[in-house]
Amino acid sequence: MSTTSSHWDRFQKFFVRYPQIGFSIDISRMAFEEGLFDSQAASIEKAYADMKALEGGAIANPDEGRMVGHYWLRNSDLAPTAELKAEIDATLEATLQFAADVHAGKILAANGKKFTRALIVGIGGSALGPQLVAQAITPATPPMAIDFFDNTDPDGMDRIAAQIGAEIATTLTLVISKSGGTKETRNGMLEAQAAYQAQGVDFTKHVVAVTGVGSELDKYAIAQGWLARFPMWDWVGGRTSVMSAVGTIAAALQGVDVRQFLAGAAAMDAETRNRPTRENAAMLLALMWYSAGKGKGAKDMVVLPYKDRLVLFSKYLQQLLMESLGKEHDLDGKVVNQGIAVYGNKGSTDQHAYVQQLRDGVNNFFAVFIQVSKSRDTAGFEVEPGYTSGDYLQGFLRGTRTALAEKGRESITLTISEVNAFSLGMLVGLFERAVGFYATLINVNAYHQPGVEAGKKAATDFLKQMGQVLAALPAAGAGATADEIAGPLGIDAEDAWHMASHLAANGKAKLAEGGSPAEDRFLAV
Ligand SMILES: O=P(O)(O)OC[C@H]1O[C@H](O)[C@H](O)[C@@H](O)[C@@H]1O
Repeated sequence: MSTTSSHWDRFQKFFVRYPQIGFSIDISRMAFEEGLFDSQAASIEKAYADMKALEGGAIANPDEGRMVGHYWLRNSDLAPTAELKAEIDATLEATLQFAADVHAGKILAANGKKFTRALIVGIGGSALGPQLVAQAITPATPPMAIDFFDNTDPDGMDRIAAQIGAEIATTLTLVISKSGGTKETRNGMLEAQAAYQAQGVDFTKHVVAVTGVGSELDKYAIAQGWLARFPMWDWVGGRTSVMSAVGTIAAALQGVDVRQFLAGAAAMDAETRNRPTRENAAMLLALMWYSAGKGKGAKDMVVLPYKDRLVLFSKYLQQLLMESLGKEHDLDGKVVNQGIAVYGNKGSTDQHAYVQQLRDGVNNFFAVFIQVSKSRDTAGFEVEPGYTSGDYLQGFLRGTRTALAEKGRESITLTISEVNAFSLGMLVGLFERAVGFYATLINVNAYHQPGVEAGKKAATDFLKQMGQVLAALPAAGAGATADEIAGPLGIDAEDAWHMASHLAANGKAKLAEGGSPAEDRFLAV
C-alpha cells in the first residue's frame, strides 16, 4: 500500500465529525497505537464516571471542598438544585438585561449620555475569557469599544487611559474578580477610579462589579454604591468562568449573541457526554494528549488556528490546561509534577516564525490545527486567477500538516465551519471536557491551583519589606549599601538591593552607583 493510501485509510478511521454542529476532529496524524483504547479502558470508564458525578454536583474539587459547575452555566437544567438553577438563570438574564439597557440608553453615564466604551479590569480567568470573546466573535463594529486593565503595569494602564481620553465620561468599567481580593485587579480598579476622578467624573456611577458575594470587592462596591453587582460562584473556576457573569456581561455589551455562545458549548457537551470513545471528540483529545506525552506531559501542545480571530485561543487554553493540569501531587498525594505546556498563535503567520523548529528541531510537541471552513463573509476576491487569499490559508494549513507529518511530527486537526458565537462556545466546551477527562487519566485535581499562592505570598513579603527598606534609607551622608540596609532588618541583601534599586529608578530613593551591586549606595530622597 502506498503511503498516500494508507494515510487516507487512517484518516477515514480516525476522522470523526458532528455534521449537525459543523465540527470535526482528525487524529489520524497522531502516532498512537490502537491498543491505547484497550490499555486505557479502565481509566476511560473512570473519566466518564468522574465527569458524570461532577456534572451531577459531586465535590469534584476535593482540596477546596467545592462542586465544579461550569457545565451548568450553559444548561442550567443540570444544576444539582432548583435554587442553583434559578440563580444561574437569573444571573444570565440580569447580565443580558443590563447590557440591553446600556445599549438602549436606559442606563446612562453620569453626564446623561449613552455609554460608548467598556473598560474591563480583571486578570487571569477574569480577563482571558472576555478577551478571547472580544477578539473572536464581536461584530466588526461593536456597539461599544472595549479595553482591558489586565495587569498592574502602570505604564500599560496609562496608555489605555490616554487612548480613552475624554471619552472616560461615557466609559463603563467592569471590575471582575471571583475572589475580590486579587491585588492586580484592586490596583487596576483604583487606577481606573483615579482616571475618572482626574476628569471630574463620578466613578461610582460608571462601575459594575462581578465578584463573589461578600468578597472584599463586593463590600467595596456596596459601600460606594456602584451601578450594579453580579455574582460569581465558588463552584465556577476562574479559568472556566467565561460563561458566567464574568464573560456574559462583557460579551453582551460587545453585541455578542451570548445565548448562541452558551448553546455552542451545550451542544458540544451533549455530543461528548455519552458517545462511545472512538466518536467522543473530548475523550479522543484527552487520549491524544496522553499518548503524545506518555501521560506525563512530555510533549507541548502547539495551538495553530488558521484564523486571525482565534489568535487568543492558545493563550486562553494556556491557562485552561496549565493551571488545571500543572500539578505537583496527584489525587493520592504522590509527587507527579504533571502538566502540558501550551503555546501558539495563528497560522499561517507562525510558519514565518517558529514552524521551522517544529519541522526540523526538537520533537517535543504535537500541533493542534484549527481549520475554519468558510474563508470570509464578504464577496470573494481573487489574488491570482482562480485563487483567493482563503485558498492560500487552507493550502498553508494542509501544507504545514503534511510537512510536519513527513518528519514524524504529530498533529490533530479540528475543523469548524466558521468562527461565530456558537462555534467558539463549542471549542471552549470541547477543551473543558477534554481537560476534565485527561485529569482523570493522570489522576490529578484539575480544579484547584495551589501553586499560584506561593508567588503571591512571596510578593506580599517582598512588598512589605520594601516598605521597611524605604523607611530605613539614610537621610544624609554617603548612603547605605544593600548589606547595611538588609542587616538590621533581617532581610535578604539581594532582595534589599532590588528593592532599593526599584525605589531609586522611580524617584523614591537616590542611588550612587558603585563598581558592583555590593558597592551601590542608597539614600532617601
Ligand atoms: O478572579 P480572581 O479571583 O481575581 O482571580 C484571577 C486569577 O488569579 C488567580 O491567581 C488564579 O490563578 C486564576 O485562576 C484566577 O483566574
